[in-house]
Amino acid sequence: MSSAPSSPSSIVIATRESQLALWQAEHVQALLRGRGHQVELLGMTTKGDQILDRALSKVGGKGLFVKELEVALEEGRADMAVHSLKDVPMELPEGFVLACVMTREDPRDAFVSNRYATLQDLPQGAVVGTSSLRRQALLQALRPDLKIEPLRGNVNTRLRKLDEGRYDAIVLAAAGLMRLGLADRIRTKFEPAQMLPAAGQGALGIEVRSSRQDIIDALAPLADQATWLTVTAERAVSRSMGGSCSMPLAAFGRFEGETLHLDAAWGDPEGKLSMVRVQDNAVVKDFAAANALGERLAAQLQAAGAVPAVPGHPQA
Ligand SMILES: NCc1[nH]cc(CCC(=O)O)c1CC(=O)O
Repeated sequence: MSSAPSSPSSIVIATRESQLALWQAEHVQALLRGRGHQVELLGMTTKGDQILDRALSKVGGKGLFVKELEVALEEGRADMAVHSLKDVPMELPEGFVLACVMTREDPRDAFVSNRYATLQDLPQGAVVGTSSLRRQALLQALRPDLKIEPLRGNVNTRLRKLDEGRYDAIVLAAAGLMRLGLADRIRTKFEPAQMLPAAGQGALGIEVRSSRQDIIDALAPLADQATWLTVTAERAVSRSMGGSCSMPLAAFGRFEGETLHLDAAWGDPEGKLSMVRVQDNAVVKDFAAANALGERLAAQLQAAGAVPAVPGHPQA
């Protein structure tokens, strides 16, 4: 066992108890163990896990899936929390930092159905399940005839509701299905140009207290710099728009060489205006450049008609 003075003797990972969250925490646990650390998990239930009867956009409040984990970090019951980056608010509370962003799984959305192979194959007026305002807005842009019905719960719950026949198809992140060994449920993956992913989709982020330099150092070898820069730009779009789960907003970046190509789409929360889409690119070698590109794209969204949410005024 390592005995360097600054190396933590034993690390505790706070995690939600959904199968996907546990997979993610165990993944980080295995990587840290591989580097000689002793690592245990602390499972907990969050508000976002408890409220299953309402759309998250109606429950309101940011960070429904992360608050309880942060309390555990604050109280010293755990040293880090592993999150799906998509669920992490753009601004972390004072005293917390994102210490690590890891290699991204497939960022695309997946079309899942027991009867139809693609979105195009769905009959007129078919019922598609999703509670994501982003997916809803993008689906309606592709197929205005579809009937979108709410669908909450963890990945397995959503698949069960599909199998019970309540929907003709559902849309889920490919990453979650692949991590859970459920890739065979994916009928097609949407190309980002059609169904632009959410900021951070498919990436894992690890949150720690900013005072824990020992944990930050232990996590440094797990980081993927290109992914981190990409999601930084995506999250800058979202932060500049005051984005939350009550705003239909997509942001997706990919590197070609040192050039980061960034796309964003915005829909008005009432679904009355047609979606606004913009794209831009820049050479990105550091976080400042990634943030600048994201902020520039958010300004372009607004110039094209997108309306940012006013901070401190959560939308109804
Ligand atoms: N909002 C729930 C959530 N958070 C992260 C994922 C999937 C995995 C990921 O994006 O990393 C999911 C499920 C889904 O959107 O289908």
